[in-house]
Amino acid sequence: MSERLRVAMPKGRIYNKAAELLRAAGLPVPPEGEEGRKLVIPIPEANMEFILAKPVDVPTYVEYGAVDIGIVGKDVLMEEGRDVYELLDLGIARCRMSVIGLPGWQPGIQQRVATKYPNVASQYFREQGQQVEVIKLNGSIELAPLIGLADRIVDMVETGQTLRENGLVEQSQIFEITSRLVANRVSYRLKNKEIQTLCDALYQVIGSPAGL
Ligand SMILES: Nc1ncnc2c1ncn2[C@@H]1O[C@H](COP(=O)(O)OP(=O)(O)OP(=O)(O)O)[C@@H](O)[C@H]1O
Ligand SMILES: O=P(O)(O)OC[C@H]1O[C@H](OP(=O)(O)OP(=O)(O)O)[C@H](O)[C@@H]1O
Repeated sequence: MSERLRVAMPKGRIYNKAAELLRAAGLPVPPEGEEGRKLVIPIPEANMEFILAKPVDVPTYVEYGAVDIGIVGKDVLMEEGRDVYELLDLGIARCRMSVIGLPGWQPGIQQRVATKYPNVASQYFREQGQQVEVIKLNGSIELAPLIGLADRIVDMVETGQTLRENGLVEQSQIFEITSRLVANRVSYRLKNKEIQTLCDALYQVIGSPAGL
């Protein structure tokens, strides 16, 4: 295990919001892209090292201890089901996971649901006592009901713009999503002081209790 606290940052949508929070907590985190294509960014002033990962892979790096802590959306945590320790709700990248369909949708005999989140969707419909076939897609999920691949979708809604522009409606909300700070269980014990110091600094910025 390296001396430095190793932090997995998700590339893309969350990165700049998370970097802003970390900067407010006193860490000199560079804006996305400033380091070119580099994937490991040392922050020697804070005795840390940032790695830039695809969002869906963050819990994997954390569970295996390749990094000590990471920032990731609750959607990914629910879908991946990795054994990580959820430390803090950062309150950023807020949206919700919803069931979406065409207006006037009626349940048929064979229901198909397209989603990027097959585990979340399967569990939700099982709990609802609804039998559905879940089809995994990787993006542009709203396309599926428009062209007849699926009856409904399970996807994220933030402003609702994507739904409006494609003539879709939200049928039900499954859960709220925000980004979370998560830790490897062993790192949390062995590097407790460093991790707790960071949690406390973030807590000062976001103003909610450290530890969920
Ligand atoms: N419309 C949205 N509004 C707010 N937060 C969102 C929205 N879409 C996604 N998120 C949050 O941001 C996280 C990362 O989304 P992003 O689109 O950057 O990743 P991704 O879908 O894995 O991207 P890609 O597959 O293109 O790398 C999601 O896991 C979710 O927590
Ligand atoms: O309610 P809104 O503000 O419109 O945001 C919701 C959209 O944002 C996400 O897509 P993303 O931009 O990640 O693209 P994707 O289709 O590649 O997943 C999500 O999958 C929705 O399509």
